[in-house]
Amino acid sequence: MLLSRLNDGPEIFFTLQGEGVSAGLPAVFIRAALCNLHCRWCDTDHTWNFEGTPWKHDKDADPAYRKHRKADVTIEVPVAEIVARLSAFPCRRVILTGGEPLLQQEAWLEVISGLRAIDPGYVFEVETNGTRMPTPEFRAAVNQFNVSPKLANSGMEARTRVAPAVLALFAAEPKAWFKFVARGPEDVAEILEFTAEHDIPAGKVLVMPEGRSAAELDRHGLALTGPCMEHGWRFCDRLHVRLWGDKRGV
Ligand SMILES: C[S@@+](CC[C@H](N)C(=O)[O-])C[C@H]1O[C@@H](n2cnc3c(N)ncnc32)[C@H](O)[C@@H]1O
Ligand SMILES: Nc1nc2[nH]cc(C(=O)O)c2c(=O)[nH]1
Ligand code: SF4
Ligand SMILES: [Mg+2]
Repeated sequence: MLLSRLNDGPEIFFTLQGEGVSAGLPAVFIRAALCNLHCRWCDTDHTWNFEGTPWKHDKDADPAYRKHRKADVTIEVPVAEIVARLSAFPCRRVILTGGEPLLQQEAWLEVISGLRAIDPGYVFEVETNGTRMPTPEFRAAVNQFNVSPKLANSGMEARTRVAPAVLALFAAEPKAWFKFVARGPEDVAEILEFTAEHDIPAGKVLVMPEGRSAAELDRHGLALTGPCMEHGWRFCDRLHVRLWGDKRGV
């Protein structure tokens, strides 16, 4: 399986879930490499922003991003080793993220069944951009989907970042939540339109400020509190950014 590399090994780390309805819970994260999107503000661009990869952005791609040598930031890890590394942690909540984890569902299924053979009590969350259809087996195996569809603020064209059939599946999936990254009023209008178009009930919607620092989270977040109260959306912060800043492996 192609994973994100942290120091000399796979990006696997024990922390607190920083986002979503399970924010604050201790969890073991494992980060896959590769993503099919290139969000302008992505705080994890080392999973996809490789030398030789053209931007899928519109023209004003953020010059702040430097490209990474793929061999420096990814690592191929056998499933058996992934199972061994994850099962070494006492924590039985595991969060599959990336990059876009649904690009490697077969391998994840082997990891999940390997861990559940050790302890049936494992709980799996998945962080996904909502553009890739989960297989029936993957959908059944995962306990919680944190689906984060991308808005225009990502710099991605709608036809790249919006997959109606995938969204329809997750909108009807009791295990799925929808987490929108927003900055202000223009995003609020888009979330209203988006959730109406894709039949996403307000009770499944979380709105999370875009930001890689407490200052950015405050600036964007304060503007979103009113709309969340008005529309019945759950406001979601980024605990890990507040606690530890924009660092990898936290
Ligand atoms: C790095 S992504 C990986 C999973 C998947 N590709 C996705 O986008 O959901 C994990 C989460 O971080 C969020 N994220 C990434 N960069 C962010 C930023 N600068 N501000 C707020 N959220 C961000 C994404 O929207 C997503 O909810
Ligand atoms: N603590 C912590 N919580 C998170 N929730 C979603 C994350 C992600 O990168 O998918 C993430 C992360 O990178 N760290
Ligand atoms: S979909 Fe997720 S990992 Fe991919 S670029 Fe956007 S935020 Fe980053
Ligand atoms: Mg993160």
